[in-house]
Amino acid sequence: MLNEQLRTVVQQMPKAELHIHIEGSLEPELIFALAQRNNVKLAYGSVEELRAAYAFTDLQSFLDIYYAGASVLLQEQDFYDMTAAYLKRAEEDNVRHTEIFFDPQTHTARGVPIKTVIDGIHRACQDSPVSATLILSFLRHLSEEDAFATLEEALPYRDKYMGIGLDSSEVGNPPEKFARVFAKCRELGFHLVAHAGEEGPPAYIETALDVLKVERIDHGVRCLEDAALTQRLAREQIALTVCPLSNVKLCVFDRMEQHNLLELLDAGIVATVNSDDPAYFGGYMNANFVATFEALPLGLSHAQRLARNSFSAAFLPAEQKQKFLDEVDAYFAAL
Ligand SMILES: Nc1ncnc2[nH]cnc12
Ligand SMILES: [Zn+2]
Repeated sequence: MLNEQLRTVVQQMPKAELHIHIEGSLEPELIFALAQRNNVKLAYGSVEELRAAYAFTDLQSFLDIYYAGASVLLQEQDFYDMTAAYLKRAEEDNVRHTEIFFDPQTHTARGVPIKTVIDGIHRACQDSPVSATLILSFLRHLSEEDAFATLEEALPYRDKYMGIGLDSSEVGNPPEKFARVFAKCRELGFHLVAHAGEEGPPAYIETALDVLKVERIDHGVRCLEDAALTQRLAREQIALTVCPLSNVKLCVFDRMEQHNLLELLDAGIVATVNSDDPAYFGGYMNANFVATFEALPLGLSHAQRLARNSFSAAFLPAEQKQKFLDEVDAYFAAL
């Protein structure tokens, strides 16, 4: 049992979220409301029926439902409403800063202009008291050519996102498939991240680092299968944006008690806790912290370390980062 003090601490401590897909924050109620507003026909008759379908066996079984859910997003206001709802939940969980993924290809493939997507999400970020920035993520099941075309369409709005990511079906779509487009994004000065080692092998983490030259790894939990890679991640202080509830929902680990977050921390890795797709996986940031601290022998010092890691690994100017780190330390010093 998680003691009450520790539960309160992980809920109240200031934190950053570094791995959230905004389309994965679309709650079933909002999916149905937007479907009605936009006259989109859904394959499910009710909110309950849709929620009942959230029983995933692996990443692909989730992605199929996740892309179907995103089909209700058509107008700029839809993207605004989705993002505003997420930011409100993040604020309630004492998230001070968030770096939000969006998947433009999911929308442009349906004829939604990229400007509509970016403007709606970005406007909600500007209206929130939470510090929020955006990471444009390429879908790795599509071609590199498609990623290049998406980059070109998105470049007129480059002041509205600061990073580039890589997500969707991992196995069979290794990072090196996107070597040239990531090189271009690097030249353009974007921060770079990639999902790797979620379902895919440790070798994908290595090529994300060595070929794509990413600064953080999203998930990365399979790194522990390779001792040399684990040591490298610790030595080079490459952060992993770990998503505990996601990993259990997508059967990366059978039960939270088997999650390797503590082993990652013990290996000296800059691990962080994040929600990934909170509407699909059973909770936002605090639900992830509570579930993890309930299942694993983690204490106050781990809570402080995870809060600090979340800001250390953020793509923030040094001064702003230090201000957040000081806020974390002040919170723990006052306990
Ligand atoms: N957990 C995940 N892995 C890969 N792609 C995703 N897109 C949304 N969530 C994802
Ligand atoms: Zn993800």
